Amino acid sequence: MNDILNVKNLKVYYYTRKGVVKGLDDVSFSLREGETLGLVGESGCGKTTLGMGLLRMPNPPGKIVSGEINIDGENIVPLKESVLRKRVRWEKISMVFQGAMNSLTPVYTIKKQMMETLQTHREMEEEKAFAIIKKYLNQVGLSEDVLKRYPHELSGGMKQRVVIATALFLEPKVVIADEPTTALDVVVQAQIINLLKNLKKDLNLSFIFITHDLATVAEVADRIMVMYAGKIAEIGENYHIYGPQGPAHPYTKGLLGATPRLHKKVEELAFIPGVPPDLLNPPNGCRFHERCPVAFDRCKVEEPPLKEIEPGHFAACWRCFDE
Ligand SMILES: Nc1ncnc2c1ncn2[C@@H]1O[C@H](COP(=O)(O)OP(=O)(O)OP(=O)(O)O)[C@@H](O)[C@H]1O
Repeated sequence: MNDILNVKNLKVYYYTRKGVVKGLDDVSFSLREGETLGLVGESGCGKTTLGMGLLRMPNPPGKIVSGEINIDGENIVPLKESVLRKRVRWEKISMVFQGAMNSLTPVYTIKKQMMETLQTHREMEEEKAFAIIKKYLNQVGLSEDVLKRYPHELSGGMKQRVVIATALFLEPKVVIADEPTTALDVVVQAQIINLLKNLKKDLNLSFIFITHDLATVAEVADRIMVMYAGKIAEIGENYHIYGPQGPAHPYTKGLLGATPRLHKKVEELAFIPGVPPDLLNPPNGCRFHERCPVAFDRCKVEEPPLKEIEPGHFAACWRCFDE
């Protein structure tokens, strides 16, 4: 499978009054055509920073400091904002923002909001725009009837479908979905997951699925990328993380240990002691060493690289390397 997205040494820093927050620090990975890459990690580990960075619109005061974002073979980091707007953002890569379904404008009908979004990005007559809107409403399983309604007249699941349809209007190849099922009840969560799976198949989309929920990501993702403190801790195929052998990195092990599972009776859920480090002043060596149950001296002083430990499975941990 070809790579549709290839990210090299990407750094996104926030220049705050207190100092520089290294929200994303030297991250490299690729996304294959037609795959779903699940991006997981605790709150504050850099998931949204990565998602917004890939669209080249980091939240202020964030800036892309260095690195490459190659989409379909083109590095978009040096492109002018006008070029990005014209032919990259939403056209090649788009995003379902975290909490977007709650940001629909309450005083506009769904038709007005969808029409406005589409016509802002592409000049077209109302009739043509309407045909596209109907096509994508259909694609996400909504009837035209929703068009005349206001957001408060729709359920959470319907609003999320509207947001997903809107992200697809300009036929992007890569879609980043940031916590698309959070705040939905479990039945609706399952419906949205199935929808995303079907869209991926029908439209040959590639997804980056951001979540802190390891159970959901196991269900949707072909590969899993685990982030910790602005860096990648582990990347592997779904079976590398969830298979019988289990993950390699102590952080991923900790995350999985802290996830309730239906088929396993546990006396007490494990947890990872402490909190993620302050990215204004991250620790030396491995950023996880202060919370790691198997850390040794080297981890405190030398940062482990992200290294292939078996075909297609990478981890950044001195304990995982045969040395
Ligand atoms: N606008 C901002 N200004 C300053 N620092 C920020 C900003 N946005 C994020 N950060 C910092 O960047 C780091 C990564 O945050 P980010 O929001 O990307 O994490 P996340 O994994 O998406 O968290 P969550 O799951 O809570 O959304 C954190 O240390 C956070 O405090």
